[in-house]
Amino acid sequence: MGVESGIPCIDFSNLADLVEGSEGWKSLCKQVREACESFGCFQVVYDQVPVKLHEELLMGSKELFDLPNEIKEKNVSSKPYHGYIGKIKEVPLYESLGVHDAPNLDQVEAFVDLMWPNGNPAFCQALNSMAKKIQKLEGIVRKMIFQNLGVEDYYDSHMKSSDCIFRVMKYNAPRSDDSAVGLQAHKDKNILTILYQDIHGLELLSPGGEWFQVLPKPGTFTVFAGEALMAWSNGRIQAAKHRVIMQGEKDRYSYAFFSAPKGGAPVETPKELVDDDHPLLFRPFDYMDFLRYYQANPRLDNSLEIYAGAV
Ligand SMILES: O=C(O)CCC(=O)C(=O)O
Ligand SMILES: [Fe+2]
Repeated sequence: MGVESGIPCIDFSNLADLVEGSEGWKSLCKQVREACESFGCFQVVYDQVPVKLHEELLMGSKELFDLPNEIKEKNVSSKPYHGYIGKIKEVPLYESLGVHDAPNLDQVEAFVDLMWPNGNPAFCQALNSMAKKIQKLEGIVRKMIFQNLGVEDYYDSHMKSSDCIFRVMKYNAPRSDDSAVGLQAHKDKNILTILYQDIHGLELLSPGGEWFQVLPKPGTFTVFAGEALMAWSNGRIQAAKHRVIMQGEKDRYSYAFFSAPKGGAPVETPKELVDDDHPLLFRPFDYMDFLRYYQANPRLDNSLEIYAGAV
């Protein structure tokens, strides 16, 4: 079992008052980059999301997962890991539903209409509003990383060639004969993941090889760097391995915003990040193809290295 964490916690509370490029801004950029380089993960205190919105989304998520399976299974997608996921043999406690491009109200309405033919405006509003707010946070974190890596010129085009998916997740409390594993250890494949958990369960593998608990704190998100960002940054940013271990008798809910490269836009390391001291680690690759490869080989620990390793 993991122990109380030493994961960096970065305070964005006074971000709204900070001018980009000011000393305060630069100090946050440095903290973000250092956390991404050493842990591939950090917690961020972010007060731009009202507590009430978290509560509304969690309440709506409970209603959502209480819907009959045949309704939830209508959430299908041709893209890997985008639709309903549940009843998986290895992780029977886990269930999740994905909404592509959730900052776009039309997308959320289409999802809500599918789940609740008689409508659920409160959930629709909460999900869309949360997705927009986290999208903004994601953009800030990504900008800080790019600025600190000295490749800010790539920021606008990188954002434009990105996509996103919002996932709501439920983990049933294990019965006495169930395994406590909610989600197996994995690295996210995407660019950045910004996650909120209602109760504990999330654990992170530290650089020293120890599992740490990532404890939920009100108003605090957990940010993970994914393998697409790791590859793009030529290995400067780490993708953190994490898992969910259930404890106690409560069901657990979480939700996360995943930014990812658009299909067709290759993940390609900028030349500025390649030199004699940093030889190219990954050849350019298509993210959707990589995701399909991972889906076909989910237990491969080093799927990115095998799929796109440059040597
Ligand atoms: O539910 C959580 O806390 C973690 C979810 C996660 O790691 C994922 O969906 O990739
Ligand atoms: Fe994950």
